[in-house]
Amino acid sequence: MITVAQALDHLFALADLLPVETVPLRAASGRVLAAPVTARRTQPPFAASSMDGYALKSVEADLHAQFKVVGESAAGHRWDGTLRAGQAVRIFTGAPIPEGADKVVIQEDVTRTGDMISITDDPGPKDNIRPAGVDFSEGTQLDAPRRLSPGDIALVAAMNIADVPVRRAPVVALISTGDELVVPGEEPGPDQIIASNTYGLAAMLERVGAAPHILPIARDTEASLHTVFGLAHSADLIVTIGGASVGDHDLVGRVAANLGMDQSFYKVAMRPGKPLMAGRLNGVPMVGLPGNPVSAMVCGAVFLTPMLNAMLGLGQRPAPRVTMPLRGTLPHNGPREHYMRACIADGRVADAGAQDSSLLSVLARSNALIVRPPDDPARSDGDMVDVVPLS
Ligand SMILES: Nc1nc2c(c(=O)[nH]1)N[C@H]1C(S)=C(S)[C@@H](COP(=O)(O)OP(=O)(O)OC[C@H]3O[C@@H](n4cnc5c(N)ncnc54)[C@H](O)[C@@H]3O)O[C@H]1N2
Ligand code: MOO
Repeated sequence: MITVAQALDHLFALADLLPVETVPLRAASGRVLAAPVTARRTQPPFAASSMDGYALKSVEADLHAQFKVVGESAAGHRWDGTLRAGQAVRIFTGAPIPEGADKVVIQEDVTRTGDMISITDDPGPKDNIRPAGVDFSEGTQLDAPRRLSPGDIALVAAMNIADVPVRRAPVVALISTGDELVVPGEEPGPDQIIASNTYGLAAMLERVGAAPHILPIARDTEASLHTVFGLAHSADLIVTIGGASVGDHDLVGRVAANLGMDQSFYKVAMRPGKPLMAGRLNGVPMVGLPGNPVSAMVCGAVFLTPMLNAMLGLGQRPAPRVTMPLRGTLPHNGPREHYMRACIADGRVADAGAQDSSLLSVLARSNALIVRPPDDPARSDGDMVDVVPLS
């Protein structure tokens, strides 16, 4: 059996870089910027007041000094004149600073009578002015690749960029397999359960900017699997769930082989997730996940997410890990790398309880996976362990 790291390398080799498309900014949140974008303007484009108050000359801004108010500068409506000695301009936040002024005294420090103001509180040394270009200048670049955050979207909007180049969202065909499965909301027969994996995986993959399509459930016949594979041919990635093990009804490997799959590997020394397979099916990368619900979700976090990030141009990196102290103890680990469902709280991580790979209730209350190397010795309270945070 290959290691998790070897399996990831095989998956990265299958991860074709997606083409670039241009989308309106409103559709760009969470998408991966494919090329740097360049600011089309300077922000702010003029020296602007950061407060409501009075613009005047700083050399005159003494306590009890008096000024004549000669005009008003509001956001969107500048005062066009040039300020002279003894003059002030009423000014509001965001408004252009008039020629001749180099300080804004906030209105709380001023008393006004008619057209006259006097400084009645120490205005302090701050000029309350945002210089032109203090945020960014025309020509400033936002680097790529990056997944566009809400803050990035606001910045790109301020740069007056209406459309951005992003990697096309990878279409992922999600195929559940098994006679025992029905979709949520359907009435299951006495021997049936609900197909949960496709739903959990779709939610996970959407978070990295993929476009998951849940295909009809394939039944445990070669004909049914053929039919559903046929629906997936235009996907960027085909993901099957279940039917990967050695049982008489585990047909995914056989049907994929009949359809000409070029297999990269089958079985990984990990727990859960051992019967993982991958390859290329008529040119399309395909990953066959184990059916146990937690196995499928752990493989989603450990393999599919890094693979999709690679397809989106974000580089070939495993799921990010941190090291932190263990709360409680852990027994000696077996020969497979173990991804234990776990909870991070108060800077420490504890296993989340029973580790059977069918237990979605345990997964749902976990926010991390403790990663145990093969044959890791028993661990004590306070030992440092590797952790993959789950978002
Ligand atoms: N003799 C052996 N038996 C098994 C081995 C083994 O090495 N030797 N490996 C075990 C491990 S580990 C796993 S993981 C499972 C993987 O089996 P399959 O990938 O063939 O999955 P299924 O048998 O189809 O299903 C397993 C389990 O998961 C449920 N399931 C399947 N699909 C879904 C879905 N979309 N949503 C929710 N639940 C699903 C299914 O009903 C089964 O209960 O094999 C072990 N056996
Ligand atoms: O690998 Mo199975 O995924 O241990 O439950």
